[in-house]
Amino acid sequence: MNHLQKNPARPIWEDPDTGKIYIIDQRQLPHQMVVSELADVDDVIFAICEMMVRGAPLIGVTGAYGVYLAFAANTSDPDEAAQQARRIRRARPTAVNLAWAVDQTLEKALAADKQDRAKAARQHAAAIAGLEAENSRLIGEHGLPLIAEIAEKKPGQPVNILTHCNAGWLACIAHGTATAPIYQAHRQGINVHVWVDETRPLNQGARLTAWELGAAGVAHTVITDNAGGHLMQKGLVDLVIVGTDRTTYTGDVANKIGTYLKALAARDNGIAFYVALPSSTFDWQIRDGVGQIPIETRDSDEVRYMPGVEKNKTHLLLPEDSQAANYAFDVTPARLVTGFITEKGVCPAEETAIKTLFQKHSR
Ligand SMILES: CSC[C@@H](O)[C@@H](O)C(=O)COP(=O)(O)O
Repeated sequence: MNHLQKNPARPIWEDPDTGKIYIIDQRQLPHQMVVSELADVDDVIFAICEMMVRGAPLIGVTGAYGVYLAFAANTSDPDEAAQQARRIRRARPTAVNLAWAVDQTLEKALAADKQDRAKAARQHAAAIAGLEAENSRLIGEHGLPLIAEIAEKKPGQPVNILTHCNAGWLACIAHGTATAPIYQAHRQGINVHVWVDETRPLNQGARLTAWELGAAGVAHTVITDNAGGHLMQKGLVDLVIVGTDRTTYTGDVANKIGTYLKALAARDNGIAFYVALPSSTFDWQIRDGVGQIPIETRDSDEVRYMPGVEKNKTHLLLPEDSQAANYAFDVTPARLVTGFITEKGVCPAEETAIKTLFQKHSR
């Protein structure tokens, strides 16, 4: 059975026989491969909130399947399904992919005949998953020359790429965004080495990116979140590539907390700082990223406690009565971004260039 497979190729999938939806529970990686079924909308919301699934494209696809599950449970009541879709949309605030995917899946379903709405939603969720996989593949193709160019200039030496959080296939559907050019370069025989920021407090870099890169045979080293600036000063970083959860049409980039500091350090050291993203991560409504992108704040216990290897075991890091704050994302202003690697090609972080690439009209 599909859901019992030991190493799923995707972080979310449908069982073709039963139509059931399964995910990898990413909270358990790298220590255990646990697969969970999403049986209803509450499961979907829980999985997104608790970060069983995470990463902007993946939470979009998960939200779209949530709309399918809403219709499957309420075929006769489209208003109830629409209400459930609104709940899913609110599960996490920063990644724009969630609202993007939920809204269009709802629209597709409501355009179908009453009895076909669940089927239409399910088909559209699958279509979004396919689209995101293909977009990631294209991001890999368009990003590859950036790495190849550096490799040509340092024959016999590795191209050192720093990344933050997990913008790999676990966060998307396949290939990843930031990792797609890295996987492409590795497959082409280019000597790449990745500095993996551990990404406190949930350690998506240490747990997930390191696991992914290791499985693909890509050389990598996990570093503490604050090591990047030092490595850049020592000439040990050639290129930074990160993902994003929401990027404004003016080029401001929301990504995992700490990304902004990496961009500042890269600028100070004359190192290219690229952001890889599919078009679903652009927000075409927001001009000012710092002022307008909603930044998720999560439970402070994620900062206070360090998860252990054993399930449900955590270790208190702080004095018992110290307060903690858990800002999950920050915004890197466009001026610090060298360029975007997208499915349509590479472009500067600038409104006209972005709109030209995506053929959006000026507002
Ligand atoms: C291709 S994923 C890009 C981003 O979603 C990723 O870099 C990130 O910040 C994920 O944050 P997370 O809180 O783990 O969902």
